[in-house]
Amino acid sequence: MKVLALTILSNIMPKLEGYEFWEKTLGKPRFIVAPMVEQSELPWRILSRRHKAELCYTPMFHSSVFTKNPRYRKEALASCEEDSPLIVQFCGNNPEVFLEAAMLAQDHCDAIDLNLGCPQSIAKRGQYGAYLQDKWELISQIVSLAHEKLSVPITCKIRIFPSVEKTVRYAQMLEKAGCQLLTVHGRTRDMRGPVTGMADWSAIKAVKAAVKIPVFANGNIQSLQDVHRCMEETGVDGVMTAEGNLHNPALFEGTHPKVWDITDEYIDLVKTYPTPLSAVRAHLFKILHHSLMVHIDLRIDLARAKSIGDCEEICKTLRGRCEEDAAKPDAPTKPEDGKLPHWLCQPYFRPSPKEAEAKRAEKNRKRPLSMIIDDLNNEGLSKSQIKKRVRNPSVIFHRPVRQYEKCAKCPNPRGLKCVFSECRACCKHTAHKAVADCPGHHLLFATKKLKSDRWEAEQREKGLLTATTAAGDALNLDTEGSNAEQAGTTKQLDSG
Ligand SMILES: Cc1cc2nc3c(=O)[nH]c(=O)nc-3n(C[C@H](O)[C@H](O)[C@H](O)COP(=O)(O)O)c2cc1C
Repeated sequence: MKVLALTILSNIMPKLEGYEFWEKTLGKPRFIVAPMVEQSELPWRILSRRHKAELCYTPMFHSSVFTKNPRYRKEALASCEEDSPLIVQFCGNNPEVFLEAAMLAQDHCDAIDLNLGCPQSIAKRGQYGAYLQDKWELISQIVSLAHEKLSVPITCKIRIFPSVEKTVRYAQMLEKAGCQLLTVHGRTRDMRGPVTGMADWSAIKAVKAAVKIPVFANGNIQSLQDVHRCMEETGVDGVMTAEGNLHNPALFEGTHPKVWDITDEYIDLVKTYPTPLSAVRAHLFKILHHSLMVHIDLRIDLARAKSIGDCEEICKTLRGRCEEDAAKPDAPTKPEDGKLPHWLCQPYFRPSPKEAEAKRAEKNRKRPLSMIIDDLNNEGLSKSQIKKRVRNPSVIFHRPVRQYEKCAKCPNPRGLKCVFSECRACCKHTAHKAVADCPGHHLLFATKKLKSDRWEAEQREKGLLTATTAAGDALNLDTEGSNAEQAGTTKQLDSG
């Protein structure tokens, strides 16, 4: 229904641009939920919208996979009436492929966004996201082709450069190529993981002043106060949040709901709109972050949860415990040291890069990094092994190799039960030559010889054996013996 309406509208209405698009199509949104891989999926978007989010982005999808894989496409485009307005985000580095993916999605959304901000190593390998930052010509081609051919506007999400002046030129280049709305994440490509640090709103302010299209600010938004402060300081048209929204989806309402109310609401939505367990678990970890720091056993249970039912059970148990904590006479009723009681949705403040480094040093018993590296060098570790060991001191690289005893005649491992302390091939040779048995290798030359001698004697006593037949039969017996032996070996191999 929604798709049909969008298709008809796009056929009869001219494509809106810039502020007209932001105002009429999107409804002047100021509170925006960021694109988040595995996290801004349909149930989460609905939950956020029910708590005052005014515009949502899908997670980033890979344009090339999107064009080739119908199942990926179907899952990516899962939406409903309530899920509007919506922007679908893609990454990619080929203008035609990006356009093809965008064309397949344009009837399901209000705009298509180009991800120019992903700083992960997978983006580096695939040469997309923030790693296109240095290829302005290519970016310009992707945006201008999409602007020319799509029935919906093309928007972009960027990271800043260390230089404000270069960031401004970058934004102007995108505007010129046809970008109709720009989200600026106020961190550089290198600011990620433990060195994420604070976003620079002054760069966002400079971009906003230099372009004529609507601009959203992104970074450092953990509360409604931050939203207002950011809009005032930068003059942007809307504010986008990712981590703040994951920890408190009611951020735009300016409230701090009880964690169990939010988990119950989310799980109900997941039951209506099927969602991968990994995404559900990741959401629960974020919402319940502070409570799970207190009830650590449930944290472990949640990590091991195998179904949505398991997650629901864990949330129920946690609710019981949180309600007990809240009913205690000494339970806090207002923030202490700026922190709310753990059972209320609230932001998580990452340690600053300096604090993260100090924590790592503490873990390594406060020894300077150079000393640790020297020690690790002495262990004969490679550069990448040293890096891994610094990050995780308990990682083991050299697992002890099991030592095998060698065969008495060759470098192969000896059979552990061999009477000659040899490998099977050597043992067979030795035992045959000596007409001996090696039960360890199932070689029974002596036993067989004895049996054959006995049989020969019996036959001779009965007068049934002449010298020639004895020789012939003995020959047959030998063959039978070796066949039986071969069969034994095959059986051994099969069972092995
Ligand atoms: C779990 C997670 C997934 C993300 N996935 C995407 C993505 O698919 N596309 C994108 O442009 N940014 C993605 N980001 C980056 C956010 O959109 C946002 O730019 C960044 O987290 C900074 O905003 P914040 O300070 O509010 O967290 C992701 C962030 C998180 C935490």
